[in-house]
Parts: sequence; structure tokens; C-alpha cells
Amino acid sequence: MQVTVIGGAGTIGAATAYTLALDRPTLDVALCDVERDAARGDATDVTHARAHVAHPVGRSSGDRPGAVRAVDPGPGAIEDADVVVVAASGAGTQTGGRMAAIEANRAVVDEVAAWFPEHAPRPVVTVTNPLDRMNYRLFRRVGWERSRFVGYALSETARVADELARRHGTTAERVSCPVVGEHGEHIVPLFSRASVDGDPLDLSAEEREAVTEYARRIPYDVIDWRGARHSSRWVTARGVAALTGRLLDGGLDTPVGLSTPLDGEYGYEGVSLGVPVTLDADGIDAVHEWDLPADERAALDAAYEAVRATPE
Ligand SMILES: NC(=O)c1ccc[n+]([C@@H]2O[C@H](COP(=O)([O-])OP(=O)(O)OC[C@H]3O[C@@H](n4cnc5c(N)ncnc54)[C@H](O)[C@@H]3O)[C@@H](O)[C@H]2O)c1
Ligand SMILES: O=C(O)C[C@H](O)C(=O)O
Repeated sequence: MQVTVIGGAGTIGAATAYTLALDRPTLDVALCDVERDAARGDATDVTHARAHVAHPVGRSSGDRPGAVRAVDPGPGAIEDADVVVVAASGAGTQTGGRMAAIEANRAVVDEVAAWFPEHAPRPVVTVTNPLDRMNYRLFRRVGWERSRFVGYALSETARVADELARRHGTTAERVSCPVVGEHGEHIVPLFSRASVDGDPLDLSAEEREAVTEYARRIPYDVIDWRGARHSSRWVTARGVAALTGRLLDGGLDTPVGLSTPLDGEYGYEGVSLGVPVTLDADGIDAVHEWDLPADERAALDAAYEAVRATPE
């Protein structure tokens, strides 16, 4: 199987390729980037990372390793891909928020969309910001059924879980709190469904707001601390690689918050927005219309209105 990462020499693209290559030793990984030498450099470096199986210190699966290679931008980059990850960005990391990248990334998405073959749909994981708009734009430009377009928004679920775990003296894997809405200012953690080990978490309004504000702010703190050239590569690469792996393995039956083009679900249409979805090998299997309490429904409506104002 092959995954093509468009923007493969970028912060997110290269870290995603590295994570996928080590997670799945037999997977072919193609790095496509307009910075062709940089893609070649990363592909070679990741190939060498896999070659640690050659000595006793490294782990060996015994399986025949897949290839990690750079591929030129254009239709050939994705013709053999089972899943395509789109992490290309013309604007680089933005300190001015995700919407600041919209103009530059519209042009990137339009260029990339032209490479997708009309009659050979496959799952696409969009990462490029502003995420909901770029996932919707890609869907509209490519023309495949909407269920193929899976907008990656799970870093916020991880951040909310980490912060809840810290506050409640536990670990993130024991916490569950789905996050939907916009990948941006209008994120909507569904605290009404928050739990630890399956037991409901009772959170005050102040704590809910503090955790939401943490998830809004922390990616930009990370960028400030590390330097504007480096976005949230580790949380994003881990999440994108895990999501891509689920698609390669045939899907996921438990709903998670991902952005997908909507056509009437929750009463919304004409946008891609984070909603609870399950996955199959083709992309989005189903959008789950949960009965939300009034405050969470109002927050989701506000996210919809914000995205609808500039849908792509
Ligand atoms: N959805 C999320 O959770 C999430 C998280 C982090 C970053 N992001 C977004 O992901 C995108 C990538 O972030 P980054 O930090 O890796 O940026 P980056 O600038 O490091 O990398 C972008 C890469 O895309 C390449 N590129 C530009 N145009 C291209 C084209 N037409 N074809 C192929 N490659 C092209 C660039 O050469 C560069 O290597 C940004 O839009 C960023 O905001 C999203
Ligand atoms: O790259 C950014 O602007 C932040 C990114 O969307 C993130 O959630 O880490």
C-alpha cells in the first residue's frame, strides 16, 4: 500500500512521513513537494531511519520494508496512492491564526486538486489550514463524493484530553471528550460527553471555558516558543499518521470529531465542519447526529455560521 504526502518536505508532511514509515514498516511512502530537493532529502533520511533494523540496537520486524521516495508534483504523485495526505501550504506556519493563510492556501489547494484523477476516488486527509475551508475547497475542486474528504482536526481532541487529564490527576488515555466545530476559534469540546474510564466528568462552566481557551491558545504558544517556522509537528504528525492508518486498515466504528463536507446533517450544508464521524476504507462512513445539550448545540451553530461566512 502507498500513502502520498503532498507538502511532504514541510514541518507536518515530513514528520507525518517519518511517523508512518516507522509505524508501518512495509508501507510505501511518497513525499511530494514543490521543494523537490528537500523532499528527496527527507525521503532519504526517513529511508535511513528505517534501516536501523540492520543492527542489533534497532528493532526488526523481519518484513520486507516499503519504499520511501520523493515524487514530483503533478498527477503522477498520487496515481498509486491508497490514501492521499494534503499538508501543502503556501504560507507556512501562521502566527496570525489559521485564517491568515487562506489566500495563499486557496492557490495551493487549487493547484493540487488538478492532479486528482476524475474517476479514481480514494480517501484524502486534509491538514492544510484553514482546515475546514481547505477540505471543502478540495472537495469542490476535485469533485469526488464528499465522504472521501476527511479533514484532520484531532489535535484538539488530544489537547483537550491532555488538559482534562492534568486537571483531574489522570492520564489522557483514560479520558474521553469528543471535540467538534471549527478547527480554529470556534472549536466545540463536547463536555457533556466527557468521561474518565467511562464515568461522566462533572465540569463547572469556568472549567469548561478554561479548557476550551487552553485548546484555542496552546498551538500558538507552541509556535511562539519554538519559532514561527515550526508548527505543531508532533501532535499533528502522530494524529495524521494514526488517522491514515485507520483508513488503510478499513476504518473505525467509534465516532471521532473530524471535518467533512455536510449536506443537511445537523441542518448544515455548504461547509466542511468538525462533527462526529465513523470511518470506512473509503473515508467517512457516517456522520452521527448526536442530540446535544442547548449550550453545545448553540456553540456548534456558531461554528457553522463562522465557517459558512467564508466556506472555502
Ligand atoms: N489541521 C491541523 O491540525 C494542522 C496542524 C498543524 C499545521 N496545519 C497546517 O498544515 C499546513 C502545513 O503546515 P507546515 O507547518 O508543515 O507548513 P510548512 O510551510 O512547513 O510546509 C508546507 C510545505 O508545502 C509545500 N508546498 C507548497 N505548495 C505546494 C504545492 N503546490 N505542492 C506540493 N507542495 C507544496 C512547501 O514547499 C512546504 O514544504 C499549514 O497550512 C498548517 O497551518 C494543520
Ligand atoms: O498551524 C496552525 O496554525 C495550528 C494548527 O492548526 C494546530 O492546530 O496545531
